[in-house]
Amino acid sequence: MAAHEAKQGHGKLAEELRELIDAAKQRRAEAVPGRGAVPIARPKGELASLLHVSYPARKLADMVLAQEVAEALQQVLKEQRHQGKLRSHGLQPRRKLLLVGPSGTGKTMTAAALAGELSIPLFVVRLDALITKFMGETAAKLRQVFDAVSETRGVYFFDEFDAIGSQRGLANDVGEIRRILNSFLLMIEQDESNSVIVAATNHPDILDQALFRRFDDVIEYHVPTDSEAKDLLRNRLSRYMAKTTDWGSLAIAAQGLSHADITRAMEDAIKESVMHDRETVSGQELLGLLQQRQVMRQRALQTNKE
Ligand SMILES: Nc1ncnc2c1ncn2[C@@H]1O[C@H](COP(=O)(O)OP(=O)(O)OP(=O)(O)O)[C@@H](O)[C@H]1O
Repeated sequence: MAAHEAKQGHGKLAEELRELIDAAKQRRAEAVPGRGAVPIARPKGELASLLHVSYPARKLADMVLAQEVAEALQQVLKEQRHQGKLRSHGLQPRRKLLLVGPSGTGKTMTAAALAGELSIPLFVVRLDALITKFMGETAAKLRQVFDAVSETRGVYFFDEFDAIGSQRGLANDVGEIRRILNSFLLMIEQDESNSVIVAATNHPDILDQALFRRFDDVIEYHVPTDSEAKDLLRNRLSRYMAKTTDWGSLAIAAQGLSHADITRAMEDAIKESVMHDRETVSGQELLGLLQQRQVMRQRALQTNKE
């Protein structure tokens, strides 16, 4: 009805109808006991090996994000929440995102938080199952994934996207990976579903240039600044540490570490306290754990260079 009214030029009525439908759907979803607004969807058959589904409760507020990143993600959520209105005016909400940046800076967590905020399932695409030695098979599997994208609304997350999107070939077979990339380009271009597609990579430099314009937004992640590291430390540890804690010095000790590295150091510090029946975390101990992470990071950098 809404589409019919929109075609007749009754934009306002179409918009109101869509909003009524969206509100009714929302109420029905919220009536599901237990998990709240998330409808249950489980991939079946071969799709089950290609997609891993979960129903994250995460929110963007759980994350420490650079301001530009937070603003870009809020904009995606805003457009998703008003998608009925936007579509009734012939506008597409933002829904194809490419996240780039170093490991452990929150790309996967973002996909989960978007799903949590929108109360829709998160489908992680298993690239290892998707990419096989046989090109025909890979294209058919990719087709299945994109069919699911249009059939079941969700956040579809392609991690380590450079495996598909790279100009260079997997197993040195440039021709084959090129064909997989071409199928992906075609499918993402044709996709007009209401799912959110999120691709992430640590290696944007090797992505094919043709890919960038297929996404509505390319969002860049970085290791935390001192002030972001301070927020990350405070968010998790303020209830375990003394009021006089010098968060600034701890943040300096964390310079260059990713959010994931800092989180692991904090978790280790909390574990130590729990195992020794202590209710607080010692600043000195945390400092030591952050330094250990720095050593591990240097080693990893060294190995990557060799
Ligand atoms: N921005 C962030 N704010 C708060 N915690 C974070 C953030 N980024 C990462 N973390 C912590 O680090 C963990 C790992 O991060 P995540 O898997 O999202 O990184 P990633 O960028 O996807 O890494 P990779 O590129 O290696 O897949 C998260 O589960 C969370 O505990």
